[in-house]
Amino acid sequence: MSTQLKNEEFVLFTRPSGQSDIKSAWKLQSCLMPIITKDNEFILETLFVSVDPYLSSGLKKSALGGAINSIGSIQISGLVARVIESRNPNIPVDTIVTGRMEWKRFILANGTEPRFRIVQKPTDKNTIYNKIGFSTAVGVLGMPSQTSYYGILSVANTQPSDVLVISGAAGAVGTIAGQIAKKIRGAKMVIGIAGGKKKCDCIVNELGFDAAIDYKEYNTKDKMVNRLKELTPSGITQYFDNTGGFVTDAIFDIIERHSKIIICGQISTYNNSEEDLSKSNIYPNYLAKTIYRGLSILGFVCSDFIHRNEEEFFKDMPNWLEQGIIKFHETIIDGFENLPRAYEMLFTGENIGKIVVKV
Ligand SMILES: NC(=O)C1=CN([C@@H]2O[C@H](COP(=O)(O)OP(=O)(O)OC[C@H]3O[C@@H](n4cnc5c(N)ncnc54)[C@H](OP(=O)(O)O)[C@@H]3O)[C@@H](O)[C@H]2O)C=CC1
Ligand SMILES: CCCCCC(=O)/C=C/[C@@H]1[C@@H](C/C=C\CCCC(=O)O)[C@@H](O)C[C@H]1O
Repeated sequence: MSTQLKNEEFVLFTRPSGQSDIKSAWKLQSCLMPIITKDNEFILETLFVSVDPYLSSGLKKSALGGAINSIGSIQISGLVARVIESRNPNIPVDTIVTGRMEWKRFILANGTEPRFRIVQKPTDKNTIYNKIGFSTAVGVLGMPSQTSYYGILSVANTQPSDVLVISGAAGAVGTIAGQIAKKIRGAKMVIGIAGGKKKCDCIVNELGFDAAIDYKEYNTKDKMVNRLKELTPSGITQYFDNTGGFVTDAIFDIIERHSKIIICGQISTYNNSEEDLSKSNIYPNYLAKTIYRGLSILGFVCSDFIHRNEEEFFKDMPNWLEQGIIKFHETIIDGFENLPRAYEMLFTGENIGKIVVKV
């Protein structure tokens, strides 16, 4: 291993108390270059790091799911990396891999890391990743897209008769969920809710949604209700919720009887202060509203499905991409040091499609 290479890592420095200070959650620090000491170990050079909304949970004092990160611990998320040194016969130098690993420029691994997967072997350069980029292993060919896939095909089970509304529609999950509902399942109508004209134009004109609503223009529950009613004369039968907030309030008031409300995410609440209970994600009348209208609220986490049916996803999605049926967007941020800023962009809505940091 060359001694010129320098390693760096991001550790949790402080628990953000609200949206304004999320970027300062982590501290960048120097660390030692990894050294192989055992059989099966290999050294990775990080190529792309995924920032995702769920990371907010680990930063809190009481996580919504998964572990609470301790102060000083190295942040973990999905990443893509290249093997630069190896004592593992199955994972030689130049293999491209993905998995949930530490935010470090250089990582010691052995292939038992969570969600570890070989993306491309050194002997096989003719993969879809060579056409669409290795970053997609944490995007349209990774966890967010698997969320869309299982969310629409297994949880919503969208049918041609369905009128589906998706919030967070211009993001990693939303862009793919809307296309699967429309193009694969043939939904009667798919309406995306997103922030700003650029995002709304993109999901309709490029991705094939039937309509979009800019929630920053239709910025109250009443305005949203009226716009949704205008666009859906026959009523809404499914709602795929990525955001929560007043959009979700609006849908609850007008969604058809016996409809499905799929709770994929609630990003509008993730940076709420844990001290301020008045801002906690509790709307008592949601449950009461399900009774007479026989509504189903279905929460789901993609990890429940990934373990069961991963082969189906890795058969279908590359085909749909190769055939140009499903299109995808990425927002690539350059520089390992910009990881905190990229994470912040999820909450300021500066990404279209999957946001990934290129190291
Ligand atoms: N259940 C599961 O297994 C999984 C759930 N998820 C959830 O899916 C959702 C989308 O994730 P992902 O696709 O990775 O992220 P996105 O790529 O959608 O990025 C986040 C987007 O959320 C929107 N947003 C941010 N803050 C707010 C707010 N206060 N109100 C409304 N919209 C907001 C922004 O878009 P805009 O400009 O439109 O506001 C932003 O671009 C998240 O809630 C996430 O937790 C993700 C993966 C797995
Ligand atoms: C802040 C809560 C966000 C919930 C929605 C979401 O984005 C979920 C993403 C999951 C995420 C789950 C996080 C913790 C559960 C730990 C178990 C695990 O499988 O890791 C992460 O797992 C990827 C998505 O499945």
